[in-house]
Amino acid sequence: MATVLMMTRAHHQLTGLRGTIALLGRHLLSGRLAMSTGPTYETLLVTKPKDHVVHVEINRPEKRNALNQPFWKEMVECFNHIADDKECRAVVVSGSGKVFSAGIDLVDITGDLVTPEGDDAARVAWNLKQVIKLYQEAFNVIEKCSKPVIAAVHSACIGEGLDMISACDIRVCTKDAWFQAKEVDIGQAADVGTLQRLPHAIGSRSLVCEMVFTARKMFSDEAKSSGLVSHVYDNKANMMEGALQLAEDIASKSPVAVQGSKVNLLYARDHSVPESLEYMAAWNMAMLQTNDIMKSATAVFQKKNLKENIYTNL
Ligand SMILES: CCC/C=C/C=C/C(=O)SCCNC(=O)CCNC(=O)[C@H](O)C(C)(C)COP(=O)(O)OP(=O)(O)OC[C@H]1O[C@@H](n2cnc3c(N)ncnc32)[C@H](O)[C@@H]1OP(=O)(O)O
Repeated sequence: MATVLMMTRAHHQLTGLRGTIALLGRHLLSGRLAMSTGPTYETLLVTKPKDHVVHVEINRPEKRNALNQPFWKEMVECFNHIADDKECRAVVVSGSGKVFSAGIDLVDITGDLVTPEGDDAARVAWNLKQVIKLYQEAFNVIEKCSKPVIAAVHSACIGEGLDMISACDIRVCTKDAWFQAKEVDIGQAADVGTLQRLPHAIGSRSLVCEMVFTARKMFSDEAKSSGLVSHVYDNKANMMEGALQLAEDIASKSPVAVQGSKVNLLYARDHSVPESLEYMAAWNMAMLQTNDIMKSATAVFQKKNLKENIYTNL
């Protein structure tokens, strides 16, 4: 009897251990542990305020979130990490302190940008191109990441701050928000995405040209009427609550459906309709095989609350 009891206990312990290892493996695979022990940054504060939602806060409030050298590298690291984090399904980007962002760090540009390395024009140009590409990558990663990214803007969003939010999928702001493509005022054409992406975010090319050529401020009412933002909130607290709620709502849907939609919307923005339909067909010939369709369709048919559907991480 004692032997049987010992064997049973040993079996339970072994099963328990196996279960723990399996759970650990699943957590590691799903990226859950990776995120909770995820990297920390000097210029970004990354938190997980809700299930499947990551909040990235630009975190240099005393310098009005001016974007400095560490920021350009950290954005790439941060969004590459988010892209790989299977647990994450939606992202909110905001700024800490008084403003969203004062744009490029004007003290920093005296380094790489104003005095690039090289002992002749070709080498200087070559090196400058590498620096510009590095800066561009900091916002390209927002688009490359298949999880939807919501920009939540309060007060000033200047220069490269505007480049940044142009790469986001959804933009919301506070009543006191203002947007300014300020680059012409510092003697340059914007080079990290505003000229390429803003015309897609705002319906009117004329309005984009006006903003870019004059560096005038666009306030929240015009941002809403022009389509740059989809919601205007009374204050920052309400905006953050709204943005996180929106992210949670997106995160409750099938990640196969949502992330497939982001990838195909971006593809369609940059390609013809026939090319995009071809891409879509190739995409969905794989993705239509997901279990999520049956799961979602059954819930719709049974008039269930769709938020109760649990989808496997992607
Ligand atoms: C390949 C890339 C090429 C890049 C091109 C990039 C272009 C751009 O981004 S153009 C836009 C440049 N930005 C600006 O012109 C904005 C300058 N800042 C402001 O207008 C104001 O600071 C702001 C309206 C944002 C906030 O005003 P507030 O009164 O609340 O704060 P301040 O007292 O002015 O500033 C507080 C401290 O922050 C420092 N600071 C603000 N902006 C920047 C900045 N862009 N770069 C570096 N530092 C900035 C400011 O110096 C104060 O610091 P301290 O004196 O140490 O307290």
